[in-house]
Amino acid sequence: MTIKAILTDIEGTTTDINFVHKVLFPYAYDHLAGYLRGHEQDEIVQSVLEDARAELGQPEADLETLIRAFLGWIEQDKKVTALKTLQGLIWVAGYEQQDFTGHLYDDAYEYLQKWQQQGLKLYVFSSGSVKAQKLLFGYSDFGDLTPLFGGYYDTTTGHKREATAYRAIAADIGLPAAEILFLSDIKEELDAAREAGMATTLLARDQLPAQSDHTVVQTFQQITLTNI
Ligand SMILES: CSCCC(=O)C(=O)COP(=O)(O)O
Ligand SMILES: [Mg+2]
Repeated sequence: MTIKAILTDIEGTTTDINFVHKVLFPYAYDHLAGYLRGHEQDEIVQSVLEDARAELGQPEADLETLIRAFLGWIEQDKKVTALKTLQGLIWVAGYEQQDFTGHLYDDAYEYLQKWQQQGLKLYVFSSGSVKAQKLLFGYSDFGDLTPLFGGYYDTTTGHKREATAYRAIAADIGLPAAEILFLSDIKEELDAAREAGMATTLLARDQLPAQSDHTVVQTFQQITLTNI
């Protein structure tokens, strides 16, 4: 099967897990309460707060209750859409003030460019919001890489461990799922993509798994786009 598009995860795939867990998440944690208190009346924040109340099943929850809930979700790395949207809003200042740049492995940078030049279409699927994805690639270690990508998908399309998300993405991209290669460091995400008919490759950046029924590589350089 000829691969015509690549759909990539971010954390653990294009980007070091440590950047997400030791830079981005702590920044959001530290700035969350101040951000919410300062932006409570913003339309997007109102919508995030309503989504959080619905997630909690507490329609009357006040701001301080919601702040505690968001902080707890960060501590537990919960992929709650309201939290992910909020984190994207908070990270804007961090990127704009150059507190950090979006980490990208050298090989990811090199091969994403190469694949685009070869005519492949590139897409991102992350639990981080589309806004957060565009920030990470827009303010990356290698400059603005957003022109590399034809589209971005987050949990508003579906959850990464559910095949329906990958079916929806393939339909949106407009290619048969079998012509899309999904890259991730998480087996359950790859299982879901495969169930939807996509080709899959597991990125094992630090340690090779004892066994895997997905193709396993350590860097983008080792990824093959034929005979998958
Ligand atoms: C888009 S940068 C922040 C990543 C993030 O918030 C996250 O939860 C990581 O999720 P991924 O699906 O990329 O593993
Ligand atoms: Mg990942």
